[in-house]
Amino acid sequence: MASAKLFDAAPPFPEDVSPAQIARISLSKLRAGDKTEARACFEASRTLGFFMLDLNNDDIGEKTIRGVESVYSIAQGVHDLPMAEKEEYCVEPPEKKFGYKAAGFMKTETGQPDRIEFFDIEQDDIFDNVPRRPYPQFLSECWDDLRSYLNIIQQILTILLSTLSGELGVPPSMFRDLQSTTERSGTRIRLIRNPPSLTDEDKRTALVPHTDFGTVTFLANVIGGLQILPPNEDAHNDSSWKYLRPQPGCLLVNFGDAMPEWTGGVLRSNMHRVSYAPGRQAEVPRYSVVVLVRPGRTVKMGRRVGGRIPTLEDDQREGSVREGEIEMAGLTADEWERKKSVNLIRGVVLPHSSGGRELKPMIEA
Ligand SMILES: O=C(O)CCC(=O)C(=O)O
Ligand SMILES: [Fe+2]
Repeated sequence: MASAKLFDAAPPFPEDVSPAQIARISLSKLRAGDKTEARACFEASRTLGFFMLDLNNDDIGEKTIRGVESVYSIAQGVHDLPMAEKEEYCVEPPEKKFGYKAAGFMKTETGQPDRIEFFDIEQDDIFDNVPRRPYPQFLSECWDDLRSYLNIIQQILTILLSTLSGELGVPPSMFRDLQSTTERSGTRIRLIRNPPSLTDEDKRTALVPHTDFGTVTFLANVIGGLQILPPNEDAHNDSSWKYLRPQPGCLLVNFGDAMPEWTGGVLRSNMHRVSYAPGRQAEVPRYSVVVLVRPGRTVKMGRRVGGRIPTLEDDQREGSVREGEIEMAGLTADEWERKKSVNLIRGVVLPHSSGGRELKPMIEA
């Protein structure tokens, strides 16, 4: 998440709320090639699709912690701009998917207006993959900090994906190459603010239950509110949802829907939502700094072949091909994303967790 300094300034996560149990994986151990840590990272990515990445005692990690601090204050700054200025940059899906989304633009699962505002800044603008589109002057002045944060997250992504590739027995760059930083994509930095939740009416879902569209999401926040649906729990039962407790010096990592597609259902994309902050944390605004990594636009969404990834042929023989897989496989990431969002809007496919399949044991050479 972020440095201890930001945590010290915030009301504490209440002791009487029991958070979800989630693995804590050390970036420094992954970089050192620690086999036990790599296995633990893979298992967390497969079974829950969420884990805490401990950034301490590592140079890239420490740089990330400093980056979070700076982007966290950019999130505060952008949301402090006058509403009239933010509204000049509104998202207009499906065509304009970056910019400002006001609270209430979306609905929660009960049909009520959502309680989250965000500003999405596209990697293509940050890395100059396209002529820079308009952003508020305030953000243009923060461009160097945004670029260096995205750069460092991209380095962490490389380490993470090569670890997972190692466990899957495929070449280290196999998944990395599907999200090149120079190819146009939907990758973005999302700066989120939730208002305080002071009344009974405020104590409800702020962002609808969903899975992320892309490949990997990196989240930094200080105030609780994000909840996950543990595997095999009923999404309609409110008590199934568990808060994730933000931890200083850590990033929360989760996987989006592309990973189960590419791995034949092994890596997991898990349902989550944002609810009101617990205890006294509800008294203050909640900020989240999120990097949503998405595949390059032209990348095909079909299952990859190699290593321990279960093959389509075997699944066809066993009649266990996941619903919709064949139809989605021929699409590029861009077409896939559009199709998924149309399906979601029309209610054709409700969001649900996917992945979590066990791998056959590794045959040692
Ligand atoms: O604010 C958060 O903690 C999570 C936001 C989220 O899930 C998203 O933007 O996809
Ligand atoms: Fe999400």
